[in-house]
Amino acid sequence: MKPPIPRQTLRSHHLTSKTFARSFWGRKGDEPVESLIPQIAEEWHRGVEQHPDLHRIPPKSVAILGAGVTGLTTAYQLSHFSPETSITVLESSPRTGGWIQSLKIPTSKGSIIFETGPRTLRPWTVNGIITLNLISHLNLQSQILQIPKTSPAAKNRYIYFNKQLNELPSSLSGIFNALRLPVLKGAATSVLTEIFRRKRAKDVEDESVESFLTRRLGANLTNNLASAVFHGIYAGDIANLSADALLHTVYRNERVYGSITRGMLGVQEMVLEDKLLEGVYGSRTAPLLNQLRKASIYSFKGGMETLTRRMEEAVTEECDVTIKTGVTVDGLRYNKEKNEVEVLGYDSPANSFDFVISTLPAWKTANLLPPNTSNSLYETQGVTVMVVNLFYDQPNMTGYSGFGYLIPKSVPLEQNPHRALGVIFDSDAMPEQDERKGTKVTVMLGGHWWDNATSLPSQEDGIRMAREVLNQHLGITAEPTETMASLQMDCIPQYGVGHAGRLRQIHEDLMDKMGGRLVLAGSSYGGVGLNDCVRSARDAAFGVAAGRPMTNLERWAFEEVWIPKDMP
Ligand SMILES: C=Cc1c2[nH]c(c1C)Cc1[nH]c(c(CCC(=O)O)c1C)Cc1[nH]c(c(C)c1CCC(=O)O)Cc1[nH]c(c(C)c1C=C)C2
Repeated sequence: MKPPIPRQTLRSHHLTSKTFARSFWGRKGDEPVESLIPQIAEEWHRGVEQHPDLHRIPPKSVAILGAGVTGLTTAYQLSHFSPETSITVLESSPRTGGWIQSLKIPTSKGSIIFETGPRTLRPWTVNGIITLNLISHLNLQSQILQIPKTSPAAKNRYIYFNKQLNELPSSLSGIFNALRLPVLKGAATSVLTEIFRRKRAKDVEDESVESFLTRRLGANLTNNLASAVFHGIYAGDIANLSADALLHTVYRNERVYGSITRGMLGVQEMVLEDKLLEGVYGSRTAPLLNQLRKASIYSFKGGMETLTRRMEEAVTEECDVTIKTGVTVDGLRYNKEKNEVEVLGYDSPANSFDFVISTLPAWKTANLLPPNTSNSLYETQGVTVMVVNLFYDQPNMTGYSGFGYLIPKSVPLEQNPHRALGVIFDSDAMPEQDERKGTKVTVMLGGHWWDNATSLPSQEDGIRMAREVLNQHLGITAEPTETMASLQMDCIPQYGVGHAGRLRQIHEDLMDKMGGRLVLAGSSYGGVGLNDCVRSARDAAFGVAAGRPMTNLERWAFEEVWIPKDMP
């Protein structure tokens, strides 16, 4: 195996405005960047719309592959950053929206909404703020439904363990009661002694989440708690997922400060780019952030698809983007002489573009490229999840009030024979979304448990399995009034150990073989959440609008600069 390629030192350790500016805007200056952050943020702020970059060469034509949330956001942002560019979005399915789908089920007592993909968003992260900025631009503020931080749905999350639901602590005082729960056995000692554990060897760049957390916190907390949390985000197995990719700050803290606890007690730091984007988009989005100041999570009155539908309307009617659905792309070829990418297979034998932005999963993008362009693209694969929505006429059927519960990998097979990952209590999490009152839940099955499955359940099987899960865990035997099962094939990319190194390798390969004209965005690279996809779309659009050769994986290719979070 080839040794992982190191990050390039583009910016010096002691970052100056000169090194920073060279990497972003080509500015000159020698003051420490720390004193310039408000000015640089302001420059970015203006740059988001006006691109003061003197070297900007706006691309004449750009093709975007995929019309899911990443593809639509990329098209929307690019048409604003570079109005002169002709943008074509190519989508293989007949509909846009990708994994986001909110189905409105009409019934005699009013409609209900079944989400077959992501259903809520979290506002309080850098990427969350960027999504809110997009929502403001799309004028969707009045469509938002928010769940306050104080509501049970925001506070109560459960873990199924020892044949019962264990409520996780949501406050400091709650921690002391929770420590008595079987699922948190030994947790107090593990956490208090973490600071004394030896830090990892210098040459260890990455390891599995399981190996890292077991070293730091012991096997009980790792298998009974952490494995459940990672089921609830990645539907993945912590034995395979990368600590560096998924627990980036915490993993860095161990390297820099010697322990997770020391990192938490010290000065909180974040990556410089994130800090700048937080400043820029935070001030731009202030009214909506204020509207959501008490919110823990939010969605839309018509479900999550409100966002992608509105975006499709905006790009086609207000931004003059062409969306072609139901088209197949057979391949991508770089024409070095013309410095263009040819898209093979649709309309005519070849269509050339200044840039192609692929928002497809990494392995699908790899299949479009000439053999051996970048084999690392194949190494991120997705897991399949069956999403089963059930609606019952009776209220409060679950007997609990909260967001839902997750099932750790340590639960024996006989207590979870259908390999459920978790259950969302939708009617608690988003009570105002449905006209008809009752209990709505979603059971998620499979994920990594189905990695080597020779067959997958049918929709009828999925509904039967979900009902058995609810009976076994919550004693629900009633007949649901409405049901729906969706088998979401390869829907969540798994960031395996060595993920960051592979992204660096992909960056090098694509710069070399595709001339920096094939740009990547979407859930295969920097986060699987909806907010992460919006962020990757923004970054892709922002760079391409300036006409710079890029891959959108620069974040992994170049050295990171960390600065204190509370720097003004
Ligand atoms: C049981 C399976 C799953 C549940 N949700 C997902 C799966 C696979 C998918 C998912 N959940 C989250 C993300 C990432 C970010 C996003 O788009 O919002 C994804 C892809 C968010 C999330 N869900 C839970 C946690 C701890 C997080 C991370 C941050 C946060 O929002 O707090 C917990 C959780 N997920 C599910 C349940 C039942 C549950 C907790 C009780 C369902």
